[in-house]
Amino acid sequence: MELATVAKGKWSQSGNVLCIFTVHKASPKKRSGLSSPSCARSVLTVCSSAEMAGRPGSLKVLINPCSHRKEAVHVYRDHVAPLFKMAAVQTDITVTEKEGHALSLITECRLEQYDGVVLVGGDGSVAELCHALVLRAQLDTSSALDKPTRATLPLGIIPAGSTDIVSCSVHGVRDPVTATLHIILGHVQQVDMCSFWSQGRLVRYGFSAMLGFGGRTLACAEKRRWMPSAQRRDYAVVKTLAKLRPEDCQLSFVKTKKSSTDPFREEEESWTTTQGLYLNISVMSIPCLSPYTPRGLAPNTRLANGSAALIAVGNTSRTQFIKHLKRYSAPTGQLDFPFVEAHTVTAVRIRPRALIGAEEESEEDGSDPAIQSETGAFPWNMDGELVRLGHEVLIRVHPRLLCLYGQEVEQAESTASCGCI
Ligand SMILES: Nc1ncnc2c1ncn2[C@@H]1O[C@H](COP(=O)(O)OP(=O)(O)OP(=O)(O)O)[C@@H](O)[C@H]1O
Repeated sequence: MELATVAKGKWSQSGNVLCIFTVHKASPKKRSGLSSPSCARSVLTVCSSAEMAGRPGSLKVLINPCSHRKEAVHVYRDHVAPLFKMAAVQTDITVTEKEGHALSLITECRLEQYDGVVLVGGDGSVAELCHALVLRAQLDTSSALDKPTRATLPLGIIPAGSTDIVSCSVHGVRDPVTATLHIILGHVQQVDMCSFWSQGRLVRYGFSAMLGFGGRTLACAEKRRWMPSAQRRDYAVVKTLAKLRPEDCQLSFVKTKKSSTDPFREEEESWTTTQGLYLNISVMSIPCLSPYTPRGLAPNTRLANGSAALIAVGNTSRTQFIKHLKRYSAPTGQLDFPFVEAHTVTAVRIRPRALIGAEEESEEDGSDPAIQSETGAFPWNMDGELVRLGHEVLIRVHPRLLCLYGQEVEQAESTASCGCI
């Protein structure tokens, strides 16, 4: 279906543009094809004739040249820059030089000259930038780290990674033109975020954390950075499945109160604690859609419902666990297994049992168990980044902490399948 034709068809007398729906439907199976500036020109021509509030005039653009297949610069130049030019959006571009560059830039630059920030990169870069935007708001307002202030500028994500979970969660597709049109049209979606804590210290702000299978798979993949990403992911999944073992954990959580979506208030918190063997525990403040998991890794949460999904997969056979993993590509029933526990929560505390003795000892003699023993650190997958932590982890949900260009979507376009299981 031609994008131009549909866009005209959806233009209403009242001036409401419904072309984001249009773009989603007409998106190509691959990044090329319809993802060309010429296809989007008529959408922009129609839209630019209308006065629309919230359209950005000036953007700070960050490009990670090393993301995935090192295509980010080309993606920007070929698919994004021409559209910004057509829409008369001013851009100030930085190509990042190393890990941490985006974080230092955002915490130091004069943000008030921009209407939004745009990132071209994968989930690792997205995580760094989201953390940076919240941290910057924190610094500007001198607010406490556990009561973070909302980021002042919205973030637009042009997908150029291998999975692009955050981008998919607000666009439904991994398509640079769709992402760019959302930015140009000023479609802004609030999203909940989490803060991750260890030993009273902030680890980072982000959207998701996994311990167990998710953490170990990532640790295994990170050792093989030289492999192409799809092959690396498949290898790591198979290898971790072969060595599948549960973690003995103390899991505590605060269930969401139905009536309130306000940030947590300590006096109202009521913690539930369980103890058991878990193959995987994930906490996700957004649904985490991707082409591999069209309904998301957390189909039981929304982008801005003020809570996170806690999904704890108890000990079971390898066959049952694989069945559960495969169900993520199905339209329904992802969590319908007797060994899967799902809750809607505002806070979670996870304490692997192996740490309990060591932590109690260190409390007594003042030493650090993570330094004492390398094996005391557990691999966590935090927004696709490997973080090793040797202590209990506390996760708190912060409602609508950040705005992303895009909108809530029910499901992602499924263009890929994991052939390894
Ligand atoms: N010039 C650079 N060289 C090396 N690393 C960089 C550079 N610029 C940014 N980074 C870092 O690269 C890391 C990974 O980036 P990104 O997620 O975009 O790519 P990826 O890991 O290949 O993609 P995916 O996470 O989808 O697999 C980020 O943590 C970011 O800080």
